Amino acid sequence: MSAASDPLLDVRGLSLDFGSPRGRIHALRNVSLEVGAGRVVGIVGESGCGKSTLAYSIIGLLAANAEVVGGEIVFSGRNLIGLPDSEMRALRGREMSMIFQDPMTALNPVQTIGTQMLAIQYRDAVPTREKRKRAVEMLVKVGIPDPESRLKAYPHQFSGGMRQRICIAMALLVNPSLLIADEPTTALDATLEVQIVELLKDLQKDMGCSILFVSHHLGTVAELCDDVVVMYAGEVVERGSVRDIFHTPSHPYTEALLECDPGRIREKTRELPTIPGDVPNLIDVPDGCIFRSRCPKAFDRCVREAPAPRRVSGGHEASCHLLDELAEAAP
Ligand SMILES: Nc1ncnc2c1ncn2[C@@H]1O[C@H](COP(=O)(O)OP(=O)(O)OP(=O)(O)O)[C@@H](O)[C@H]1O
Ligand code: NI
Repeated sequence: MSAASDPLLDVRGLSLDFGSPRGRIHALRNVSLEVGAGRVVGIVGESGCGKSTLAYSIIGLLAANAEVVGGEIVFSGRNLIGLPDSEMRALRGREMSMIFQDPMTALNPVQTIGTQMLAIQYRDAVPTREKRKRAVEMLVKVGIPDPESRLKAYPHQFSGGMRQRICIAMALLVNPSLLIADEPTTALDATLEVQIVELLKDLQKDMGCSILFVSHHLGTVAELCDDVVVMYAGEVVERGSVRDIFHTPSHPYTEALLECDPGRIREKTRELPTIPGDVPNLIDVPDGCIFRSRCPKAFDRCVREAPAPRRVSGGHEASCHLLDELAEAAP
């Protein structure tokens, strides 16, 4: 049993490799993060930094060539690493659910929405008419007009935005304590993105679940999240509250991401961050700081030694040697 103050989700030092013909890809290295009950936590970072891998490892939907090589994923006081498939499946049907970038990942194209929304409630020992009622109520909550008759429609009969709303409804029908969202708005245009984010915000308040929200869009994260985890090349380089990350970014990578996003906090931007240089090879991970080859502030120590997470303030921490230098330079 966990104490009341323990976070709902506590990822501790998670390391994960993918097997590949060219060697092992060290896709996650010593990743730690916490999601408190009722908190909305954003994961940001460029493409290929391991955001989806982290999300999938938590919900237990990793590719067959993935291997967890270290660490723990503690959810409601229980380590999920090594849990039998049947238990993970039960967990996904009750305590955790996920929404994806492409709603068709989650929807079956040859079944009606109604059939799928009833099927997802298979664990609940209530009559079908009750399940149908719940499905209708959930469609109302996510803003699907005329839900009764829409239950008879197939996924292709909805627009992309409506399909994502349906996926949200399905994910929330299991009444999860943790909803994982992997770039759920990336495939949508800016107006629809705003609508979906507003919807998630309202539903989160209404249902009280925690959300782990993976996104490229810093503006969206600022809008929706309480806390932010910044990932670079398979590592967490900084984490803190939205305020910490957007007002006092303390890792040069976070600063670079913010500079690439002219919208900063208020305005929405569709631009993906472009920082000069490339994410390092994850097969032969270089020594020293993982960001040093692209860091405008790198110095000799960054080549020799990988920085450990250092506390900036409260729950705000960053892995950068500059924080030590600043502390030493301070009077
Ligand atoms: N099944 C797999 N086999 C081998 N390598 C993989 C596999 N899945 C992901 N990777 C690699 O792991 C790294 C992290 O990928 P991941 O998809 O988690 O990144 P991401 O941050 O979600 O990127 P994006 O923003 O593009 O979705 C990348 O180098 C990717 O190529
Ligand atoms: Ni991804």
